[in-house]
Amino acid sequence: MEAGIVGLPNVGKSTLFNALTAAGIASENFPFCTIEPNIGVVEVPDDRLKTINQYMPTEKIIPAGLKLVDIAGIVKGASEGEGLGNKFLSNIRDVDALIHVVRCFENDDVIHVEGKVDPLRDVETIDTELMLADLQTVEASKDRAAKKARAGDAEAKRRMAILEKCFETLDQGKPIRKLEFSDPEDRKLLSGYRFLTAKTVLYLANVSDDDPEGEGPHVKKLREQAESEGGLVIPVCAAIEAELREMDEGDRQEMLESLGLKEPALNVVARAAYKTLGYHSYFTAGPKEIRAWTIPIGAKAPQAAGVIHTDFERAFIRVEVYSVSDLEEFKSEKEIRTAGRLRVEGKEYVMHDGDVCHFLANP
Ligand SMILES: Nc1ncnc2c1ncn2[C@@H]1O[C@H](COP(=O)(O)OP(=O)(O)OP(=O)(O)O)[C@@H](O)[C@H]1O
Ligand SMILES: [Mg+2]
Repeated sequence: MEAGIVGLPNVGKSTLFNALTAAGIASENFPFCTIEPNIGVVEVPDDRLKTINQYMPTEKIIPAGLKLVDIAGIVKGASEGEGLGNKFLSNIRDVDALIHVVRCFENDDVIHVEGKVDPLRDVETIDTELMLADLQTVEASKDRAAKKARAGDAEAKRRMAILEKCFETLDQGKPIRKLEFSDPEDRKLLSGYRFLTAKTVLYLANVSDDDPEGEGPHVKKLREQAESEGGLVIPVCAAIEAELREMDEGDRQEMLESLGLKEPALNVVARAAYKTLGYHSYFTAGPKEIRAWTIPIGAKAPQAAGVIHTDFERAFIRVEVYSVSDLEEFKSEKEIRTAGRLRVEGKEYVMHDGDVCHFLANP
């Protein structure tokens, strides 16, 4: 699972990326500090891993990971090559979702490329650039599909129809994610284009350190707008998170308490990203490792096996499943089995969040 961080220059993307990933990359008070994309992995905190470990000693615990790509700031005209242009938009083509960092903190010392803090205008600027970039992709792809369609290619005709709908949607100033195709074949062709505005967006409101919960007017406006479209806004103070990251556990707890926060925003962000993106986890557990794996909600058992190893999907035979609460009740896998609570499921089994699994596959 991968998410790309987008936003205007100098809004706090790299600060946030650092706080989340502890990567220690450059974040400075000047626009376009970042040029080449930075890649890091955030561990998705999950208390159930510890619960499993209470009943099962193991050598290591491996949480699920969310891969983050921090790119250069996007400015008006980026899709036409302005700023650092189209090149870095291509750095986020392949991610599954976007984390859109929006500046909501007032601070005269930190340059705003448009001169003034205005979250709704900033969101619109970025959205417009992403839509324009997609429009270019649509036009180039339409030309290609048209040529093939004229040569009698049936799939190309289908592509033409999809691209036409994408064009209309973008032309009305709407993102491609608003488009719905009922036919799974259409959906598959559409997703192959990796359109930027087809990706799910999670908004991170970068707030000032005197308003860590984002109760000020900037966040309020952003939230109203995002929620009216089914989006989610999470307030984070990137500056605080960066400090928290540097501290040891004791100091961190003290600082969190003094700010009235329950946990670092990283935990909240990781969980929200999971949820907005439609993912959940299952576990594998044994004496070597206890590990969380990420799967799309609705994934069936073979697809889940395929996350461990691509060959497992094809070679899947069956899966033995129990839940973390079964483990809490019966204290060991052996007792779960004896009590007849270990379930054996086949190819059509739809995975549940928190399933603990043993996959059986053809060698
Ligand atoms: N919540 C905040 N409050 C105050 N200052 C902040 C906050 N978040 C970030 N900053 C400051 O804003 C400046 C820009 O941050 P950063 O380099 O992370 O931005 P960026 O979005 O990655 O920029 P670029 O697009 O140029 O790479 C830094 O000086 C950083 O310390
Ligand atoms: Mg940066």
